[in-house]
Amino acid sequence: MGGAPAFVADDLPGDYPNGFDLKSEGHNTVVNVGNKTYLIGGTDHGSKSTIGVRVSDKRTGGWVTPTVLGTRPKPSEVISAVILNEDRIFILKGDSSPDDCFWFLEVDTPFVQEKRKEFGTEVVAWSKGVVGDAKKPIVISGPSGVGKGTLISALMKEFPSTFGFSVSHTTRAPREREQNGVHYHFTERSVMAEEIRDGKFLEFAEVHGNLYGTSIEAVEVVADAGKRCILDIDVQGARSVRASSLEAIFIFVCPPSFEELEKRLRARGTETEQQIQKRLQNAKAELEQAKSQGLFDHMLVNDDLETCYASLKKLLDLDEAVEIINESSPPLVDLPRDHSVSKIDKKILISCGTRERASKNIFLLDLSSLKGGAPGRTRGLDIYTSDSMTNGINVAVEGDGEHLHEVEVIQEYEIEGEGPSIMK
Ligand SMILES: Nc1ncnc2c1ncn2[C@@H]1O[C@H](COP(=O)(O)OP(=O)(O)OP(=O)(O)O)[C@@H](O)[C@H]1O
Ligand SMILES: Nc1nc2c(ncn2[C@@H]2O[C@H](COP(=O)(O)O)[C@@H](O)[C@H]2O)c(=O)[nH]1
Repeated sequence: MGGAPAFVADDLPGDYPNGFDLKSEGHNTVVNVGNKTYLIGGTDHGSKSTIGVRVSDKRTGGWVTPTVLGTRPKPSEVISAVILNEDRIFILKGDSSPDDCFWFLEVDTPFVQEKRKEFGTEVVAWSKGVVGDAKKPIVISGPSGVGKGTLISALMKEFPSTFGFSVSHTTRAPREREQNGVHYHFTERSVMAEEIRDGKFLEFAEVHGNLYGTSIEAVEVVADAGKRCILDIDVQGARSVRASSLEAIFIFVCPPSFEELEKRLRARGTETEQQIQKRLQNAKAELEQAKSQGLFDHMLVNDDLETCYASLKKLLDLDEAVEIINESSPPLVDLPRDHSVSKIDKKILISCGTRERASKNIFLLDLSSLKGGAPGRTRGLDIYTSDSMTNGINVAVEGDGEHLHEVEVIQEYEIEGEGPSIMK
């Protein structure tokens, strides 16, 4: 959907919301979306280290401080905003580092709608914008003792630059040699329950008498590192991830027999007899549930370890693969304080420099393939850069060849409306 860029307002009609001092809190942006006005800027009421948000509903008047979800951006003195699809506001922070300049404030996405119902308050959710896409995560499930951890370790050892492990949270006690933050985030039940309520988990489940869960951050940090995320989770967790917006490949690992599973669990020697019994009991249910139509994409039988590992690599297209370390990364933009923003469909044109100074750099941000969103990152931003000369576009692209063509296309766009607004 098209639409005009949001305006940068230093003049806010009506009363300023409580706790929002425009003079002392720097730059603010006012954005009208439907019946609501969002004032974005300054600092947050509770935490002075994050951007503040206030909302006013035209029908009821007055300003409220919404429940703010997701990871919040640090305050900025130069904020521009563009409304996207009436459900989120794209925020550009002009004085920030390249990995901190693009953000989305979700105001009416399905996630926000759901949380608004749940909390009964006004809700907004922040999501950091990331250039480029993440590789599809791999979910590996199977009964306790079948060999999931063994297979994952082998994969990570052979392809350390390709794969990253999603470090789960658990309330179970650490085993000997298990390290906090490496094998699990070992945590108290009350703390984890609170974080689940705050919406920080992609999935969680009660497994063998303890609480286990994958935090959104655990998956995002792996993608941030440019790696493919591997999740070792139970069948309930796999079902939750399947129902989430995360697109993944789902693999179920079966034992060759129930007797062999029991033998492996006992030989591992990490559980008491009572715990072994519980895990074996749960294994029966998991093997049954794994047959659910459409839950798993692949089934692997872990009889001989080497054969099973070879099959795993084959289905991940890694057989005979030598790890290629891809050091190319998407171009980064150093967004200066002086820039103007225009929106053309799902593309944002950013011109750097002032009206007075003809020399400009132009960036084109393509938002047509966005993926994910709050409470995780919003990935899939495509960025095309060019160095503009006085009489045309002199392309100096830091990306690949495809991008070069796209940058040249900028010249064909007609900017409608009042034209770019100059950020202060
Ligand atoms: N194919 C195999 N043949 C024989 N032993 C195996 C095989 N695969 C794994 N094992 C052994 O079985 C035991 C259980 O394996 P592992 O710890 O990897 O299971 P898991 O599925 O990750 O269990 P959990 O879900 O409890 O974490 C380990 O001692 C491991 O060395
Ligand atoms: N739903 C989730 N299940 C998880 C997660 N992390 C691990 N697990 C599963 O728990 C059992 C037991 O693990 P153990 O380390 O105590 O032996 C096993 O099936 C794991 O796959 C999680 O984050 N969510």
